[in-house]
Amino acid sequence: MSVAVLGSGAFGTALAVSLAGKGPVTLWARSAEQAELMQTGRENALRLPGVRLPDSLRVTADIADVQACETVLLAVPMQKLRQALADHTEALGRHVLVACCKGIELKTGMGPVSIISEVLPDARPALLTGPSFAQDIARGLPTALTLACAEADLSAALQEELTTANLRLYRTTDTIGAELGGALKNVMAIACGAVIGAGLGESARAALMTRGYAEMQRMALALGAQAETLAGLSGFGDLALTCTSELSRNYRLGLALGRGESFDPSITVEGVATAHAVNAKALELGLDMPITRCVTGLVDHSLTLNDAMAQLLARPLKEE
Ligand SMILES: NC(=O)C1=CN([C@@H]2O[C@H](COP(=O)(O)OP(=O)(O)OC[C@H]3O[C@@H](n4cnc5c(N)ncnc54)[C@H](OP(=O)(O)O)[C@@H]3O)[C@@H](O)[C@H]2O)C=CC1
Ligand SMILES: O=C(CO)COP(=O)(O)O
Repeated sequence: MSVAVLGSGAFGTALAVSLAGKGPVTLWARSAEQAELMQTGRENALRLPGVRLPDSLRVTADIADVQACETVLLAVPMQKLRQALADHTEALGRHVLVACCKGIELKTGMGPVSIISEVLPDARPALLTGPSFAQDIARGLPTALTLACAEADLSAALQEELTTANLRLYRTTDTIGAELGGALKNVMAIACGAVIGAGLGESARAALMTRGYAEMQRMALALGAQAETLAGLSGFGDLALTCTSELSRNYRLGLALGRGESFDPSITVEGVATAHAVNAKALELGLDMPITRCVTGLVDHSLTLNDAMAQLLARPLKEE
């Protein structure tokens, strides 16, 4: 099968670099000028500087080059996915589409797999998610990810196709669990960054990660996910990475909030919109998600960190 990556940000470029070790890969950028710069300069200086693009990786801005491939990885931010699909219904309509974004759509509460199914009903959707920084993948460092696809046969085929020398893929048919793990860990990473930024300590972070995981499970199980998926790479694995590393943009936003510093709004931080989307869904379902609720207050500056901690600590005592 032939592979294209739509979206030439940090993650799309890193995945394309890794896949190019196995054979030809097409990387699509929406800007013709950026595509030309990358194709001739053999570097994505804007989003992933310092990584040489292998010769087997071809950068293009021509969507026909994507259409010519059977499998397309969608590496755009979550809130941009619907538009990216709608812009290319003709080119992508019947393809195997592997979403690589982590989040929940703000205006609908939907995850990437459901959005693909809604916008392009004849496409075959899947999701690639799990603990992985673009910089690590692009440098060839060992990484393990979850490939989620409701079609068991396609899931196994994609697992083979997208496994590379440094990317080891596990598969599942539980797309809901994989979507929610990847989305919610970003919300928890903002919370953890905030407590560390404010100097509230490692113990507070461990408490947030653990109770945050309980929230992730609460919502995922209510929506039909399997507990094992949350315990795997796409849930626990990504929570552990993102809540503890300054390579994470969600964690860094939290750090800035905790320190009272500003944060560059042009940086992709999926947890902000997702916190609001998940909070709305929790209200709709009657689920108790206090950390998520506090994060929505922190990111829209309607709640101070001190007030958030006071609210969390003052909650009624209960069984774990
Ligand atoms: N970076 C990482 O380490 C990881 C990221 N991810 C996930 O990958 C997704 C993308 O993140 P990342 O690559 O880091 O983000 P970046 O901010 O690095 O890049 C986003 C890319 O999306 C492109 N884009 C935005 N809107 C559209 C659109 N409508 N059509 C086509 N392309 C579009 C941008 O193009 P332009 O330059 O023209 O604006 C840009 O190339 C996120 O959901 C993230 O959670 C997952 C794991 C690791
Ligand atoms: O998803 C990621 C790691 O698995 C990347 O995290 P950030 O989007 O917070 O940078």
